[in-house]
Amino acid sequence: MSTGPALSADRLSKRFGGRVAFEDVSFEIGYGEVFGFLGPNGAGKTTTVRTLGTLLAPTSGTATVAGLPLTPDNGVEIRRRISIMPESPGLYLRLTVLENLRCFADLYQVPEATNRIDQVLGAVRLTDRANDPCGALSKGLRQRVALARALLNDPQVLFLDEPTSGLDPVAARGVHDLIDELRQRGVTIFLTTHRLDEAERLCDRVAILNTTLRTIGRPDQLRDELFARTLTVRTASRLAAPDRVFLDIAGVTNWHEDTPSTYVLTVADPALAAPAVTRALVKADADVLSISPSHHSLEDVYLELVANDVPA
Ligand SMILES: Nc1ncnc2c1ncn2[C@@H]1O[C@H](COP(=O)(O)OP(=O)(O)OP(=O)(O)O)[C@@H](O)[C@H]1O
Repeated sequence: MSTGPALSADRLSKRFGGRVAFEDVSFEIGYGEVFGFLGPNGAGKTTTVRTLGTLLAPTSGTATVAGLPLTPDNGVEIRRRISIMPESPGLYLRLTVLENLRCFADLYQVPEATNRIDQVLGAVRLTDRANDPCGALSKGLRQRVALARALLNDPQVLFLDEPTSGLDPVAARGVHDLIDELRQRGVTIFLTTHRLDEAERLCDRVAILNTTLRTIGRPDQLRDELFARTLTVRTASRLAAPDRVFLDIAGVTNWHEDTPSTYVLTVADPALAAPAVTRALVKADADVLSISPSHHSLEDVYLELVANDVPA
């Protein structure tokens, strides 16, 4: 396997006539990384996947996919190394799971197809449903057949476009477990999703797109960049002189009263500040109900970045 990035884009843009689908997008993704690609409806996520997947030509910019420059000449070899699982599975509903996989294995000219089909059926835990018609399967199971189909060519890079859209929590968890297993086998995964909990749980890094890239990084890093670290203190009754209690504590740089008797303290390091805050509150005779570090989720980061954007 090559040592460069598994996927990269440099100032990549795609326009349809006058309409900009995405613009000036740059990133690098390493082999084995699970990369989340988030953004509102119409942000350009699917178009980015289709462009990197060689289905659409970029309007400008450059990219590498599975280690190869994204050029028309490399299209066949890139498609050999990658797979795209689109949002709707695109299966023949009257054919069985096995017949579907045989059909696509023929189409992709998969070597030793029978063995490979057995492997992918096992990987998505559908061996015992191989002879069921796809039309008789639940949406969650069909999604697993689609994943099996995407794995037929043993891709280095797998694009998953909203793989859990419309699935119930148990079926979605099944797909998450499969993604975890693929990551452990070193497959690079480019995952578009609207589910921020899913991205937070599965992804090493995420990018937030709204036509242009708004941010990129590890979920915890993005939280730290966007939100001050705070401790929330709740007391049974309001403090008589909160300024005196809080501003004498080393590590507390600011405070405000959020709701009556709930104080939010800006701190450099919540773990270091919490014991000192506890001591100061005890000294001030406060009836402390709780002291807890703030928790900002990836959803908070997302909303902070895109909630005020003009809709695409
Ligand atoms: N073939 C096309 N021709 C013209 N415009 C297109 C085409 N495909 C996509 N677009 C436009 O490009 C923009 C980005 O669409 P895209 O489907 O990539 O967004 P998305 O982020 O995947 O959205 P969603 O989350 O709703 O799936 C939209 O304005 C869309 O209308």
